Amino acid sequence: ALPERVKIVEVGPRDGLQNEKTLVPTEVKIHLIDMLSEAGLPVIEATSFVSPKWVPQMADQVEVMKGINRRPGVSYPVLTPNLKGFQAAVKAGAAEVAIFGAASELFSKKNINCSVDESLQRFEEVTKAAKEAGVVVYISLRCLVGQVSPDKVAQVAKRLYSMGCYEISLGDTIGVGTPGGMTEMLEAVSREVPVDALAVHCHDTYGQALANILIALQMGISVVDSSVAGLGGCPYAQGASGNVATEDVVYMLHGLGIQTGVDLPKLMDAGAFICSSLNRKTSSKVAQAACKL
Ligand SMILES: CC(C)(COP(=O)([O-])OP(=O)([O-])OC[C@H]1O[C@@H](n2cnc3c(N)ncnc32)[C@H](O)[C@@H]1OP(=O)([O-])[O-])[C@@H](O)C(=O)NCCC(=O)NCCSC(=O)C[C@@](C)(O)CC(=O)[O-]
Repeated sequence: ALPERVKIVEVGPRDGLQNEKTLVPTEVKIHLIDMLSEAGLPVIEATSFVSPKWVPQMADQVEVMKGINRRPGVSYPVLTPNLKGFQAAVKAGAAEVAIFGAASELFSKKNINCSVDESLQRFEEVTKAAKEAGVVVYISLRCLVGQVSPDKVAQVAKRLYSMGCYEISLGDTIGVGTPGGMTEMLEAVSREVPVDALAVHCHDTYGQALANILIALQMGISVVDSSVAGLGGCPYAQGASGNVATEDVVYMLHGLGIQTGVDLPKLMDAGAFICSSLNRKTSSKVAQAACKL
């Protein structure tokens, strides 16, 4: 059976913007986050505490954290690759952090400049420090559905879960996965980690994202990452197009009778705002269709 309610993790302000070539003004990022919380998104990834040499777009992370209007009940997790990032995030008031790793050696090296094993050691330091500081940690794990063996993904996920990550978001970062590969990967991971600790993070490069999400829902997963207007993509995953658009996910979920707490028209306003700020067209099919009505 499908879940009655799905928690949407909005990754637009972080994953959506991190790849933008021109620096997006801090006030635009802050306004976007505030519009998203106003639209009812319960979790909004606000920024990353990564090296500004690696990802210059996220260099204003402290100002963003300071400037947002924190709505009660909304979480604003931030990405932290290591202890240095974790400490800076806590100092800036983050109550929830996301570590991000990969089940693929090549991708781990490209993205965080270390092997999978080394990354797990770093994450252990972060999860330990987080426990001491009372900060919640979740993990965004890049799985490259169809390209990394489901067993390898399951083993890495199991280790991360045993470190105390409360939620493991399984990412099809380059969006090549199909529902068949997604099913195999989720079956393998759910043998090692409880389904209620799993989330999915799908990119729409090959137009498979909503189908992959539906598979995850059918398997009992009730946390879905998405990005307003379909913005984004990882700078270290060549050819990756945007994330699945939040508008499209919300439309599908509401159509299935699944609650999200998100107000679709307000969400579309947030999408229109960021697209006009970036001077680009939305990738959301729902927003495109609504414009033609
Ligand atoms: C992890 C590192 C830092 C290693 O980078 P490194 O070069 O191996 O690190 P290092 O320890 O040798 O340090 C190099 C410099 O970075 C500094 N540094 C070190 N750590 C930090 C920090 N936290 N914040 C700020 N500065 C930092 C450090 O102080 C030093 O400064 P210098 O002495 O040269 O002036 C680097 O590889 C990095 O920042 N990577 C981030 C990559 C990134 O943000 N990728 C995008 C996010 S992942 C994603 O989008 C996928 C996801 C999550 O959405 C899921 C999906 O799509 O499936």
